[in-house]
Amino acid sequence: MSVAVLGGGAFGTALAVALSQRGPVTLWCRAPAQADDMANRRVNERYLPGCTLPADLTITADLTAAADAKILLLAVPMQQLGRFARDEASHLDGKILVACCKGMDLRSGAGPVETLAQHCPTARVALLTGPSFARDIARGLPTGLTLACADAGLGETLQHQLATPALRLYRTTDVIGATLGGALKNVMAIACGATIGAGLGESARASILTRGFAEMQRLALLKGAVPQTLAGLSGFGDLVLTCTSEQSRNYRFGLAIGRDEAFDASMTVEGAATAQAAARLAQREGIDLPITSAVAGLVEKRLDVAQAMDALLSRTLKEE
Ligand SMILES: NC(=O)C1=CN([C@@H]2O[C@H](COP(=O)(O)OP(=O)(O)OC[C@H]3O[C@@H](n4cnc5c(N)ncnc54)[C@H](OP(=O)(O)O)[C@@H]3O)[C@@H](O)[C@H]2O)C=CC1
Ligand SMILES: O=C(CO)COP(=O)(O)O
Repeated sequence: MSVAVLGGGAFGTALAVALSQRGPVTLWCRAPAQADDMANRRVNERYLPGCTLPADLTITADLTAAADAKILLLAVPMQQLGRFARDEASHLDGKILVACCKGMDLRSGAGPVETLAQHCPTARVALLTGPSFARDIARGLPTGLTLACADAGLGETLQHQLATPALRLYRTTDVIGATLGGALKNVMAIACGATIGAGLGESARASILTRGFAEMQRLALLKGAVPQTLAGLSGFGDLVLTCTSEQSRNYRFGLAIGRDEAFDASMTVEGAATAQAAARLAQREGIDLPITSAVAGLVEKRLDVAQAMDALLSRTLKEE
């Protein structure tokens, strides 16, 4: 089946490079100048410098041509996905769509699959998520990902269509679990970065990561997720990667907050809006997500790290 990747950022480019090993791939970038530059120089200088693009990867800014492929992977940031799907529904509806982003829409609270389904009601939608840095995927390093699709048959087809010798895909029908694991681990990465950035130590980071995982499970199970999904690549796996590596933008954003340093506002940091969306959802559902709420407070500048940590430590003592 032919594949196109929509979104010429770091992840879209890396996926296009990896999938080119299997057959023809088209990479769509919205800016014609970027598409021309990448097509001519065979590198994505802005988002993935130093990685050579395969000669047989087609790069275009023509969405009509790209959307002709059988499988469309959408690597557009979560907060842009709804508008993109709405504006381009004529190209996307009725197709097989694989969302490749992580997060919850700030306005609707929906994840990527739900957002795509809202705007493209006849599309068949799946989610590709899990622990993976774009640079690792582009270099062909071994990576395990989760392919989540409510339609088990389509999920199995996509698993086989998108796996490569280095990219090992596990499948699940638990879209809610995979969605919330991937979304909330970014919130915890901000919390862990802030903890380390403020000099609060690695022991504190381990507590935040572990209690953050408890929050991820609490919200996901409430929304109908299966516990094993949270323990898998899309949940625990991605949590560990993102909370411990300075390659993560969410973690680095947290580091900057902890150090009281500026952070490049153009950088994609999915956990910021997701913290706010998840804190609102928790309030509506009447559940306690203290770390998520603290991160929302940091993002909204209502709290500094010392206040956030005080709020966490001064809570009533309880069973684990
Ligand atoms: N980078 C990584 O290592 C990984 C990223 N992801 C996920 O992938 C998703 C995308 O992240 P990533 O590629 O890293 O982000 P980047 O910041 O590297 O790139 C974002 C891309 O999205 C494009 N874009 C933004 N808004 C729109 C829009 N309205 N319509 C079309 N294209 C748009 C940008 O185009 P333009 O340049 O024109 O603004 C750019 O090409 C995120 O959800 C992230 O969590 C998942 C795993 C790994
Ligand atoms: O999702 C990722 C790793 O799995 C990428 O993390 P960042 O978006 O924090 O860079």
